[in-house]
Amino acid sequence: MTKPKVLQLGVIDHAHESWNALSELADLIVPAARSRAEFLEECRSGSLEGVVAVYRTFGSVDITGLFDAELVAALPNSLKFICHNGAGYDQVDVSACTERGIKVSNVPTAVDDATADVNMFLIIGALRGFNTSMIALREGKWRGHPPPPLGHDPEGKTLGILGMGGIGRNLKKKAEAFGMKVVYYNRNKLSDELAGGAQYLSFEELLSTSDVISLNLPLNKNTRHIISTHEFELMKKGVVIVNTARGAVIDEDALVKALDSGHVWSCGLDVYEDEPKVHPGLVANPHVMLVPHMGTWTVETQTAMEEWNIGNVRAALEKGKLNTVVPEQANM
Ligand SMILES: O=CC(=O)O
Repeated sequence: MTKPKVLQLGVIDHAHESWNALSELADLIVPAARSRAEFLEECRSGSLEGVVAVYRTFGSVDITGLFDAELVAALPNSLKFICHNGAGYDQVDVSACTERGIKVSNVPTAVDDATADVNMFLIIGALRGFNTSMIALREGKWRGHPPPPLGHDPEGKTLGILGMGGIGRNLKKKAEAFGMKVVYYNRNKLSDELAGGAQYLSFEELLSTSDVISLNLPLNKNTRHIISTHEFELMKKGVVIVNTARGAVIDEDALVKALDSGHVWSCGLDVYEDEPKVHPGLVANPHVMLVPHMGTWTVETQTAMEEWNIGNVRAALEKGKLNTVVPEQANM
């Protein structure tokens, strides 16, 4: 009997044993293509027929481009599962997949600690204004001339979390250890148990009462530029903005203007609208904390994510279903 095929898009760095063990169930193949045009051609040529599941990484977009409607339409007829190694799956057009009967999974939970850690690092760094003097020190100017303004303590500040999923809830616990009061806004109010005492506010109430606002929501058509000029106007003067979700949930031009006017005191960003490009207004601003998308950049978390994603491929092969199908397809 011919084995099904699994197509690997992107690199597996850690979970080699688990990956290789899949070869008992399927032929593990990689594409010949080195560009999107070549990948589309390879799909259309029929040479990938027999592939039932794709294992893909965030970085594989450099070869295939986005899994948008054009690419999804070209995928082999045999394909039933796309397993994305990441929490955020905005690179994949889930509606186009649903229309073709392709199920999509992501990797929640395994990312929570490491991402919330970076989130906390950015909150502290932006509140304390560490970046200016870290640059000055390396230029031989100690704290800088003049020294930077005094920073602010997290203790007693209100942290507004937009998006109270796994990362948001993990951040809540960490922020509370720093003495912050946590409020949140989410599409749906959480059960008391999940909210853990965090107060649920409307979107506008959260914007107008928080000292620090953290974006922890997925990027989709409803959340693109959810924070723009109007939303900055609703915020307190001196607010700090932190984003470890996806760059495009904030209108970066509007953020730069709000920083330049002083309405936003500082920000801490791990993600950008047009990665790896960073808005020149952010690069030029020595007060802001900028990290190049390293939320999950640890050995432990990368390993756990790979294992989780391989678990989804295995479930697809063995049971014909995914362990962590994306919420949009929960009833598919
Ligand atoms: O950005 C990281 C992820 O989506 O897991």
